Amino acid sequence: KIGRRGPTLPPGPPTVPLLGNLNIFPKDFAFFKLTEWAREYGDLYSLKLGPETAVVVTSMKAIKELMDQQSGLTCDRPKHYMSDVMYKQLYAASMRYNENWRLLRKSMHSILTPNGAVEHQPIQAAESTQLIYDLLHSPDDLFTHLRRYSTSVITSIVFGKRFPQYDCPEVEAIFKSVDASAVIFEPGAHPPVDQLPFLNYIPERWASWKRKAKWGNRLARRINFHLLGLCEERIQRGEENGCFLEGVIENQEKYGLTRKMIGYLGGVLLDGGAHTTSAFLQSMILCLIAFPEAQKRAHEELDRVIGEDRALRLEDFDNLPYCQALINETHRFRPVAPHGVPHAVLKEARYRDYVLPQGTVIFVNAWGIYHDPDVYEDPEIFNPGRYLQNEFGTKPGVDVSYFRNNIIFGSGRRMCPGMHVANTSLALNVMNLLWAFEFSPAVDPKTGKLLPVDIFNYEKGPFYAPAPFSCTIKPRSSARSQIIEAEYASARVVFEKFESVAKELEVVDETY
Ligand code: HEM
Repeated sequence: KIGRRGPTLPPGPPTVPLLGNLNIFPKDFAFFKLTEWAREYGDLYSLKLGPETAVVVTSMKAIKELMDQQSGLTCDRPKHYMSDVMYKQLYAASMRYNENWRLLRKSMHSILTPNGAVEHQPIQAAESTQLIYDLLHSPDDLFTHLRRYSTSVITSIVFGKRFPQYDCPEVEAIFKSVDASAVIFEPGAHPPVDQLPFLNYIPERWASWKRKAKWGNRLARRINFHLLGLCEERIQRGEENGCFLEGVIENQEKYGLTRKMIGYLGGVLLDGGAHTTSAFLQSMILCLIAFPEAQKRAHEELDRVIGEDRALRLEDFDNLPYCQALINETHRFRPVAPHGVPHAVLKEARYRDYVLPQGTVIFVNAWGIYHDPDVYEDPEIFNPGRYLQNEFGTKPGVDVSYFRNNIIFGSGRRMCPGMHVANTSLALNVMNLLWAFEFSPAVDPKTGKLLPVDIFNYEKGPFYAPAPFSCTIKPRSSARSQIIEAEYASARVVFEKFESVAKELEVVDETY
């Protein structure tokens, strides 16, 4: 019976004995195939992954009814052996729905709420200023600047420690840990130990994946507990800067967290926050180059509403509907998490005429929803203007009663806790980048011809991010360049509090 689809499950592709659909489940960019199947089997279909079952949700209606309204039943995560070893079962993003997860989630409250997120806006604004300052001075290093920005803004918010430069041992250690995490979560990078648990009986010397998970743990521990140590030392010196973990440490007893839990909490926020933000900004710039009309309209709006005599403030965002639409359209066109982060069914769930057994994995196929030609006019065209026609950017006549614009941040009890922090970062950067610069294709130095960007050249990995591309970045006027210089100089006051260093990376917290 293993691999066979039971009669109470939604339909899906034909299975083969034992493997079910494992043999046809794509290893890379799975959302393309999940979308193809959605067009054939509907907005709720099932896959058999060996003895396990997965369902794929590809409509706003099913998200609302199954993921949001039955969130108490669909809030678990699938088993993840590799992550459990790497993060000692304390990685909030892949943890099962248990007491430890609830404690961690509760402690994230100060980031989770819109009011809590406001506290972190000054450092976000200052870091965004550094991003445009860096681009002004070395426009060829776009990807380095975006990565520095997105890492530094999250380490500042979470650990109270910023990184003015990309080349330093700590940023290197962060990326080593993040790269290890990408390997751990990459589908197909190791044998399917969760689907075929007997593989775990293989001794470590023959099981390279077990060694890999432990290697990942060493890297994650090294950087996360180092950054936590810096934060603790700052508190001891009485030099608090209001970062997120200071609040958690001060309320450690109230939250019921151990030091080990706090270290991994910092780590999950860093992983969850840094790469998603940079992936989004990379995609947005790629789209602005590939679809110059969108860039032109954003420039027109910024010229009309802001002009070139002053810098932007977060409050300006409310008066910039096209910039808002640009963010929505980037989420739609190139979602950072195209099939979400898989959920799992906690206790048997019933939906429509189906029974989803406990442990069923759920993929929310954001790509399939956002690229559905029945819902969006020309879904393969990047057109922010669609969001000016109606709130959800849909074709006329589509029933939008089930829609919400933040499905890109997930659903139900697992909804992204960094959503408000992320929204601030995206708003600040969309405004700043477009106000300051014009983005266009790179020029071939030999032929002098423009080199078009490839909107499908994306990296494999847990988040959907473009492979590095070349482009030309020019400041839009000397008046703007002068304002950037002046803003950067005044941002120093904000930066200083996040730059104190007490110990070097080599003195990693040995007591852990
Ligand atoms: C563009 C930016 C971002 C996007 C698109 C994004 C997207 C997501 C998605 C889709 C999930 C899974 C939700 C679910 O399972 O239903 C998630 C979870 C998570 N995100 Fe984000 N995120 C972003 C920024 C951030 C930031 C800035 C932080 C931290 C400050 C963060 C921290 C987390 C954490 C800790 C989880 C795990 C939640 C849990 O399982 O309980 N994310 N995010």
